[in-house]
Parts: sequence; C-alpha cells; structure tokens
Amino acid sequence: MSTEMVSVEKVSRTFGSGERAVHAVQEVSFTAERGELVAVRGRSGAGKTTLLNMIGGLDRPSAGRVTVAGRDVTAAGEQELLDLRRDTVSFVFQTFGLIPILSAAENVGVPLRLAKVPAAEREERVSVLLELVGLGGHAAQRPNELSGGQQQRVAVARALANDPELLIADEPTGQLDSETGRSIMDLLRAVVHARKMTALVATHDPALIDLADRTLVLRDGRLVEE
Ligand SMILES: Nc1ncnc2c1ncn2[C@@H]1O[C@H](COP(=O)(O)OP(=O)(O)OP(=O)(O)O)[C@@H](O)[C@H]1O
Repeated sequence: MSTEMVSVEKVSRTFGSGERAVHAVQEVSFTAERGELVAVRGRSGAGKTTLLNMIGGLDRPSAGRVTVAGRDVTAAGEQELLDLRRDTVSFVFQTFGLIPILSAAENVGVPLRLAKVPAAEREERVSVLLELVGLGGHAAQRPNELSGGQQQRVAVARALANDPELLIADEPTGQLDSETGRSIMDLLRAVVHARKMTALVATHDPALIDLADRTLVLRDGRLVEE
C-alpha cells in the first residue's frame, strides 16, 4: 500500500480577475504521508485556508492537481466530493462548529447518524471517542456548558467518528489560550500517530510547530520553506 496520502502538484488559486485578482495560492507542491502530522504555517492572508480547502474538496484550484488517498480531488464531481468528505476527510475548525442544542455525545454522533450506523453501535463508538479525547464524564453537556478547549475536544472526537484517513484542521487552537491550544495539538498528534492517519494543521502559533512532524511555510501564497 502506498504511504502517500496527499499529493499537491503545482496548485494555484486566484480569486477575481484582472487588476483586482488575488493570487491566494501560487504553484504549491508537496506530499504528505500516512501517519504524519504536517503543520502549515504562515501569516494571516498567506493562503493557508485556501490551500486546505482545496485539499479537502471544499474549493477547486485554478490550476494544478490534488490527490487524496489516491483519488483525484481536482477532477472529482460534486457527488464524489461529498463521498470524499463523508468517508475519507474530516475537518476541525477554529470556531469548533458544534451544534448548540445537541449534547457533546450527540454532536460526536452526528457523522455516525449520517452514515446510518445503528443506534447501539453508535452509542458505543461515541463513548469510546469521548473517552479518547478525555471527556468521558461530559457526554450530556451542551457546548455552552463546556470550556473552549472541551468544545474543541468534542469537535476532534466528531472528526474522528468516521475513521477518516485525512484530518484537516484550520487554526484549531486559534480561539484557545496557549496551554489549552497545546493540549489540543498534543491530542491531534497522539491520534494521528496511533491511527496512522494524516493531519494537515494550519496554525500561526510558532509554539505549536515542535509538535508537528514537518512544517510547511507559506508566504504570499507560495511555499517558502519545508
Ligand atoms: N473567496 C475569496 N474571494 C476573494 N479573495 C479571497 C477569498 N478567500 C480568500 N481570499 C484572499 O486570499 C488570500 C489568502 O487567504 P487565506 O484565508 O487562505 O489566508 P490564511 O493564511 O488562511 O489567513 P488567516 O490565517 O487569516 O485565516 C487573502 O488575501 C484573502 O483575502
């Protein structure tokens, strides 16, 4: 089995045209392996979100090619992209993205419901996931009854529910204090290595970089360092 999970080949993304064109990502190439946590660093506006969105199939490049788990994301139709986002790729966002009226356990169970996992199995898997992220005792609490760090742990558990091969996290620690942010990054690192997943984590926090296996640096849309 190939160990390559993500391949990005000369990918560019331009928003708008003519004089107003913004070259958000320019001719970026890199690969990421299974079992690897890759940090994507760069200032605000450097193109991190744009790059990750194209890899996860949320946006399409203006030029170049992206493959994830051997599937050409660039050439995929809408249905294929939906399948990719359901089966292969999961997202964690800066703002957690939890559903306010659902408990922690119900939030984690959402992807399992969508995948029509039977109730008993779903409950079992949710409870294992909540234990994994250190929230075994918080299953019934709603997001507004949890701290920011705990909410992000719920979001990580939800992202792991469908056993994704690739986890994309866009500034997952951006709303957390540095200590809590580090504990979330520690958690991501542990699950990536234990499950042989791949994670791409955008961050502008240099303090978290040492937890990554590798760091890509973007400046003005270009990869300047690896
Ligand atoms: N939909 C869009 N339309 C026009 N310009 C866009 C769009 N999305 C992003 N851009 C521009 O592309 C550039 C890269 O933005 P991007 O959000 O990828 O950067 P980032 O590194 O993720 O920044 P941040 O850390 O602030 O999230 C910026 O100049 C931004 O204004």
